[in-house]
Amino acid sequence: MMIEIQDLKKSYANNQVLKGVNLTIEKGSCTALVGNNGSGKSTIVDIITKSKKANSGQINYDFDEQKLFEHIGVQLQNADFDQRLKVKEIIRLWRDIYGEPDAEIAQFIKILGIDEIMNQRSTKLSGGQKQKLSILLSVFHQPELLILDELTTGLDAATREDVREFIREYNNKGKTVFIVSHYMDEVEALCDVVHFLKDGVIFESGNPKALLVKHDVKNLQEFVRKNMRKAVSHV
Ligand SMILES: Nc1ncnc2c1ncn2[C@@H]1O[C@H](COP(=O)(O)OP(=O)(O)OP(=O)(O)O)[C@@H](O)[C@H]1O
Repeated sequence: MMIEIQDLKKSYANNQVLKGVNLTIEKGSCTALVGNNGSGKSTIVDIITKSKKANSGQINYDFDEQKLFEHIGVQLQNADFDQRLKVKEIIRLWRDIYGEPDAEIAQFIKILGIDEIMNQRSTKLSGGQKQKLSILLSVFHQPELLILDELTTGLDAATREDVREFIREYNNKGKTVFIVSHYMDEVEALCDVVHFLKDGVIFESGNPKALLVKHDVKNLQEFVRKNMRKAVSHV
């Protein structure tokens, strides 16, 4: 087990977002977290990476927590970079910290088209370009656990496929991947476990294919449509 989350609770003022979340990320797995907007997915990521504190509950890590960022890489939704730096300077910083990237990462820089934006300031990047840079930086040091919050949101269709392929290969090398995603085709294509967050708890978990059989649905999108839409009362 890479990470085990037990009975996690978190409130913002009087808004209780997490009401007792239990979730495990198995070593070597690709695990997905799915939930509606505002359900608390990024909050869970922030608590795992210790940028937010839970009100109660426990997280067990299968590595030395004091060296968290040696073991994990995180791509955050809406990451901001230092305004003064050009892309090549940000990458140079990462090289200084982590050393020369290996051939696969060098290849990934090309796949993402980052070699074409090296001279741009990070503030001048488009949303998709920022997203690509943030994915690259999260994986640069080849962490055991890669956490990706909305991996392919904002990417063009061709790049989305390339990024998914890279993540699949990364996972196939035995690395653990945890993704937050709104794309059920992505979850089905990449992940062996999916957790569904609703009303502050994980209300269903399992292997995507097994869940289709269990719930008698064609695909996860149908499962989401049937189980995760808010009831709207028509007056
Ligand atoms: N710093 C904060 N202060 C107050 N409320 C917050 C804060 N951060 C998040 N929230 C609230 O907590 C809830 C969960 O937010 P979170 O960002 O974790 O959701 P999410 O599932 O990642 O959403 P999305 O799919 O839209 O990215 C939302 O109602 C949000 O408004």
